[in-house]
Amino acid sequence: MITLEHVSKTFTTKSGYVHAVRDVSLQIDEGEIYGIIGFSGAGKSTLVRCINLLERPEAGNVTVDGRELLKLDASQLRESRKKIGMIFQHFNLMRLRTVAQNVAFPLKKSGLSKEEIARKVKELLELVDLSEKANVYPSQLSGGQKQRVAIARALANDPKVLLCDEATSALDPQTTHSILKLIKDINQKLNLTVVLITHEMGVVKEICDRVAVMEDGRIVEEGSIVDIFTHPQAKMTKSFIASTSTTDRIYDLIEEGHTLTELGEDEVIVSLKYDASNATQALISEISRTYDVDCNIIFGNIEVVKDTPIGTLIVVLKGDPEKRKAAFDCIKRHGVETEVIKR
Ligand SMILES: Nc1ncnc2c1ncn2[C@@H]1O[C@H](COP(=O)(O)OP(=O)(O)OP(=O)(O)O)[C@@H](O)[C@H]1O
Repeated sequence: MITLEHVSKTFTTKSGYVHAVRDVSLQIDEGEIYGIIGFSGAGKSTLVRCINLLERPEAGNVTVDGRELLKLDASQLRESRKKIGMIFQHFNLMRLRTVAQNVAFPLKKSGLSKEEIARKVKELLELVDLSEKANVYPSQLSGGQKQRVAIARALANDPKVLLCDEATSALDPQTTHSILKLIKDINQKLNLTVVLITHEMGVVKEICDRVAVMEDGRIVEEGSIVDIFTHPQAKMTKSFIASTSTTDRIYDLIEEGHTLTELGEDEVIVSLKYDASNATQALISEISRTYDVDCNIIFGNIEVVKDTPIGTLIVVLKGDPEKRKAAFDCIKRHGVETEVIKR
């Protein structure tokens, strides 16, 4: 649905050139929810704005729904843009217009009659669960309700793509969850392709099918959300994942010499990473029984990523070295990733 080929965008500022996006190529399939994550300044907003040419890249190709946008004239581009809705962190609603008028705004030149527009607005407000607020003004709404209005407005022209630029960054966690759920619902109901940029791994984890990690204008890693969580490669990705997990705290405790991490002669601290296919519960009792190795869990974290539980356990294994090795081999045979953290 969306193909970016070698897209670059540079800004000229008083202090010189800023290479906001550097040679980015991406393929986003129809109906998927694609996340782009990175710290502030990584180039996410610029990249997503290149998808609807709010920013015009100086190099590369942008193809959306089979049309090469950089080759279109102004009126063709206006038509193509109608099929690309966008929502923003600060909602960008018109404060002097009611909710219904905000949602109706993109339909002004659609050729629809007044009655058809009113029917469409009604349907859209039902979709975002805000029917009872049709005649109020944005200032009378909560942040989450404002974003619902913005979503309804973005959907007015029946777009095929919805671009979400930090759409939940101004919202509290509970409201974030309800907006993400709404985005997921409309993605499924309307087979909408969603591109979502964020600096929060929690957001990506909750709804994205695939994710690209961006740093300094480049994509440093890309893949399915479960792969990225289970086998992150880039340093940046690892640090994003660490931000949503508590198990990395073990390294601080080891450094601080916490009593929890003090080891006897026949003990080691090991991390065990697993997903639903190799859940560890039975495994831990099996290695204790079969290999006579004690397994003491000192930390645990289970993430649910796209409905797949992914867990990390930090355990102290106690037993003589030969038996520990046999237990280790057994754990690995079950597909659980192991790493000795302290010996
Ligand atoms: N219109 C502009 N003029 C000059 N520089 C710009 C412009 N827009 C973005 N930049 C610069 O491009 C780089 C990437 O910015 P961008 O907003 O795309 O990053 P981001 O990852 O979305 O960060 P944030 O979440 O803080 O917006 C930054 O160094 C930014 O200062």
